[in-house]
Amino acid sequence: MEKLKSVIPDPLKQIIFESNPDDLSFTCSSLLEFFNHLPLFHQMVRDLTDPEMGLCAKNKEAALKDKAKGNECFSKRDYPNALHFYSQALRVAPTDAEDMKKNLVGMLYVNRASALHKMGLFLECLRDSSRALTISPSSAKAWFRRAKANASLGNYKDATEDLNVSLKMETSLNGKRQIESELRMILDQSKQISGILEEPNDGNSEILGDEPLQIKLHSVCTATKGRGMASLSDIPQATLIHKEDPYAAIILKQCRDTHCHFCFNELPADTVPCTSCSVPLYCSVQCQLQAGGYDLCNHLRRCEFPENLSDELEDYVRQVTSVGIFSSNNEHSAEHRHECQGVHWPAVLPSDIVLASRVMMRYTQQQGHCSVDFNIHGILDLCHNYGKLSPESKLELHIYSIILSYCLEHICELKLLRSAVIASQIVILLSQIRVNSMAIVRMKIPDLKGRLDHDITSTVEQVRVGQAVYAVGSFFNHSCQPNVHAYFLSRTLYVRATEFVATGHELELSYGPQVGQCACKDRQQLLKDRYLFICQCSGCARLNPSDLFISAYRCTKPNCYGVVLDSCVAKYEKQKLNNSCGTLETRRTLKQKADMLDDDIKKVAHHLFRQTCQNGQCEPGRCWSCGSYHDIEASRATIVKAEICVSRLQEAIASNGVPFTALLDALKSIDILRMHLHPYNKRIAEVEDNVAQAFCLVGDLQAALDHCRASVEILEKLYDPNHIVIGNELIKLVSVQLSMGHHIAADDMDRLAAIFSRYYGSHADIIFPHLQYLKQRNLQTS
Ligand SMILES: C[S@@+](CC[C@H](N)C(=O)[O-])C[C@H]1O[C@@H](n2cnc3c(N)ncnc32)[C@H](O)[C@@H]1O
Repeated sequence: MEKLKSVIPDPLKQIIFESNPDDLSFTCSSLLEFFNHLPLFHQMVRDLTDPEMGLCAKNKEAALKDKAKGNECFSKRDYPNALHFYSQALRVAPTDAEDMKKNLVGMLYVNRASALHKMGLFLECLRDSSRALTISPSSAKAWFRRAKANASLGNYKDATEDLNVSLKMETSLNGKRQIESELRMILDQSKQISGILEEPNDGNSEILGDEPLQIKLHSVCTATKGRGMASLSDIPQATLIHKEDPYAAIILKQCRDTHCHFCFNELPADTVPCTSCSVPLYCSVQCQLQAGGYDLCNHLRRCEFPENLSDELEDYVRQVTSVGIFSSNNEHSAEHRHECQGVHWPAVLPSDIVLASRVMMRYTQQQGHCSVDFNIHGILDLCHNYGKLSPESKLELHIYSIILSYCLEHICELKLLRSAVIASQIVILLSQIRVNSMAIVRMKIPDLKGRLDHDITSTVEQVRVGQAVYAVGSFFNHSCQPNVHAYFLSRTLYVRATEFVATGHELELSYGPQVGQCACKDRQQLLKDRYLFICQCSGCARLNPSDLFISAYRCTKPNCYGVVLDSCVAKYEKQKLNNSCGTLETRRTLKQKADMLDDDIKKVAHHLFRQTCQNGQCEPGRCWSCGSYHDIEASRATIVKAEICVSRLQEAIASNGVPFTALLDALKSIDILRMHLHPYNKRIAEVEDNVAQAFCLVGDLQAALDHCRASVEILEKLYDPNHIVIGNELIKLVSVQLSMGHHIAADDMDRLAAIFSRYYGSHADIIFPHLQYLKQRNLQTS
């Protein structure tokens, strides 16, 4: 990309830098013309599209090498590495390759099943054995391995059936003896215990019992944010208001080896690779098929079905070898298939560019042909903000659009894809993706089970795993004080009202930053950089206490809760104060607002809301309440020194070993921060949180609890007390208390559950399974 950029002549760059949507056909045709005569460009396209150069194709030799390494590890009882090499071999093994006259993929599944069994991963072993059988239904070894897995899971009936089929398939006398002995053992065991068991899971069984959608939404035109979503009726808190599958989605590069490329859930040990190339990994055959896998099914139709079975065993074999295999969902089948030719471009180009190709391929698939006259505005009726892109971004989108049209041409076999019209439409599509695509996130939660006494104050984190375009979900505007919450199960978007919303009121979610999370100026900057707009939400337009506290210094006068702001923050907040006093809100409504706040905040807010805009006390460095002067520069210098000790503590926490001196220094730092910063400044909460985590690691749970509480008390001033951030903090607090053997009052547990159901409704237990676990632990301590 940089090389290409550097050879584009400056005058051409300049017209692209200054272009607006109406200029795109001219700018794209100029760049296309330039690239057409540029050998470097053609070389680059060749590298990206030539299967001979691609490293993503299947490769039998590489698979055999990995299989041999796997076998070697297995014979040395190094099962984790055997698992690794078998998985690697499966990723690159062509589905029709043979080794010793047997299907290589089938053999690899059996071998991996053996390693999984040795590692005690019985369900995974069962699934791999079943996969081997869909390919080679006559494999005695695969039936035997399946029997072992079923027996380990306590599923003796199936284990017996598996062994009966295995016995029929086995040709050697020794093998038959081994199966018979296993059969006797299992019959013995099954007499002693009868049980049930887990079925192989080749689907997303996680999403059960979905709630019905009863709310009708409609699109509205807003004064400052373009189109938005509103409701046609009153919406009670916690109501599910929208559910949608993506138009197109893609996994992020950093998650390629850790998360399923279709449903984005974490990968199990028995990953299922793509049948045609070596890039995607899936958590199940179901996901593989939905993303566009097909070869395995074709193969299955060709392969031999075992003969000489009783009617009963034949039914059983049919049942096992067809588990979920054929239920492909055509709606998604174009998603990966067009990229699946072992060529480089889908693996190398940035995710949002490949996502654009998925949007285009889905559209052409819907049209029933690979068309040159497609109208991208017709694909997605979304805003693009092209005119607001930075000059550099405009140039990048131009270059990528032309590269992508060349790459897609190899799939569509249509030279006309290289037209300036198509390139300009791709530029708009890429801008639409930048503005409208959503990050699919997963919660990363510390595993509390069995380790409540260790690292229980780790933060619940949201990890970005994918990027997707939702045709309707994109109409929700952003607010830094949202009234709806978006989350994902598999790749489905769910939107839920987090508060009562009256008929006709706009429904807004947060694109990222929220009041309480960072200062207004930082939220505005982030939204401008990432989504190209100046936020006009009520949280940014009006004064709110959280924005004053979050980065404020404390007043030098004892017992004064007034805020002291630096010049940067003061400029923003004064502007809001002016707006509020002048036009939008009268002082009377501000006063009413102050009356509704909690007692501590009132101390600041009452005084604040009595201020007039002309009041000189809102100057930087002056307390907004009493006007006392605070030397912010001197405070900053002291805080920088204190932060050095905090960084040391964080490093110690990351390495899981916290020296006592590091803890003592950090405690002194908290005192310094408290001396200089406003009592509700977010930095104090963050450091209290770090210290709580450190105390957990050294085993002083009482101190951990105290610091955890100190952190929560501050966050409760910055966020709504029922905000999900407070819920996440309460989880930590409750976990520490439970590990100390304390019983948690029912009210606290109820508060926790109420917050989670407000944001996740009936899905709360799926997203936070340990909520149930904490409740159970609490019952045990009572
Ligand atoms: C995902 S779209 C939302 C739908 C969009 N309003 C439309 O008309 O298609 C995001 C765009 O909506 C506008 N927008 C959303 N929230 C906004 C806000 N809080 N302030 C200003 N503009 C906003 C911006 O132009 C932003 O790039």
